[in-house]
Amino acid sequence: MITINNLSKTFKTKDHTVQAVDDVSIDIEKGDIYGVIGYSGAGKSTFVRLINRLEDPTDGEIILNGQDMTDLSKAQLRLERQKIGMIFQHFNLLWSRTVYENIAFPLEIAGIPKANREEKVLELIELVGLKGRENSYPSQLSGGQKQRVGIARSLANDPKVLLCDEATSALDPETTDDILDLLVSINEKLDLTIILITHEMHVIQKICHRVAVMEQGHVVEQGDVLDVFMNPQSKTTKRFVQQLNPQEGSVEELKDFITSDERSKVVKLHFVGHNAKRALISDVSKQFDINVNILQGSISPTQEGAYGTLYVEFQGEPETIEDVMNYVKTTGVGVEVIDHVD
Ligand SMILES: Nc1ncnc2c1ncn2[C@@H]1O[C@H](COP(=O)(O)OP(=O)(O)OP(=O)(O)O)[C@@H](O)[C@H]1O
Repeated sequence: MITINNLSKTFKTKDHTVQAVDDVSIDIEKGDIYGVIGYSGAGKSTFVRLINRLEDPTDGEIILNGQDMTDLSKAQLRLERQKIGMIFQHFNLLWSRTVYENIAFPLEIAGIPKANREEKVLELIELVGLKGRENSYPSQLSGGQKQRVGIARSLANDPKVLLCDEATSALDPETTDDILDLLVSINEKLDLTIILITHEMHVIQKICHRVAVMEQGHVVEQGDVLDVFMNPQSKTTKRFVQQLNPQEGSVEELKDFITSDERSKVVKLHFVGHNAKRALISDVSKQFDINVNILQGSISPTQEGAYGTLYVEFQGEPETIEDVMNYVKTTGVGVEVIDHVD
């Protein structure tokens, strides 16, 4: 649905040049919730602003439903932009207008007659859970409620795509989760494609189907959320994945819990999706003549199923441990031998 080819943006100021987005190529399917994560300065905001042409690219293509967004006249761009909604970290509401009037505003701009706006505005107010607050002003609302107005306003012209620029970064954790739940519900109800940028792995974990990791303008890794969580390649991705399991310290920290038995082996097991429900440890203990020492573990739910890791020490004869490892692999649970514990 959205194909981004070799997209680049260079900012030139008087004394320096910044390559904010550098040769980014991404495919986003209809109905996807696609997350772009990166640290501050990675180029995320610039990337998302290029998609609806709030910034002009220096190079590359953005094909939205077959239409190249980089090849439009001003009038065509105005029309195409209506198919792309956007929400912002600081909501960008009109402070002198009520909730109702904020949501009606894009319909006014699109030239929809007043009489025809009401049904749409009320429907959106209901959709985002703000019934009863129609006549409130933004200053009378909580952060979460303000973002609900932002979401309703972004949906007024029935966009096909919603861009979210750090939409939950100004909210507390509980309100963040409520807004993320709302995004999932509108993604499902309206079959809306959502592209969100964030620096929080929790946001990716909770709602995204696919993810790209940005660093210094580049996409360093992209793919299905579970694949990326399971097998992070770049240093930056590994740091982000570790945010999900903060208690999962360095392997060094596990050494105090390991027996001094030379024949034992420490392994990290990766459980994904329905495998996370498997009673693997008791299964292995019953079937093989080994002891299992559990060192550390955690589990995180994602949009695509659960993702968990478990560090264990297998104690027993080397051949038996080898048999156990082979058995674990046949169950679809990932096994990684940790070599350097001491
Ligand atoms: N209008 C601009 N003029 C000059 N440089 C810019 C401009 N906008 C962004 N940049 C630079 O481009 C780089 C990427 O910035 P961008 O805001 O896209 O990153 P980000 O990942 O969204 O970070 P943050 O979350 O801190 O906003 C930064 O080095 C920034 O200073």
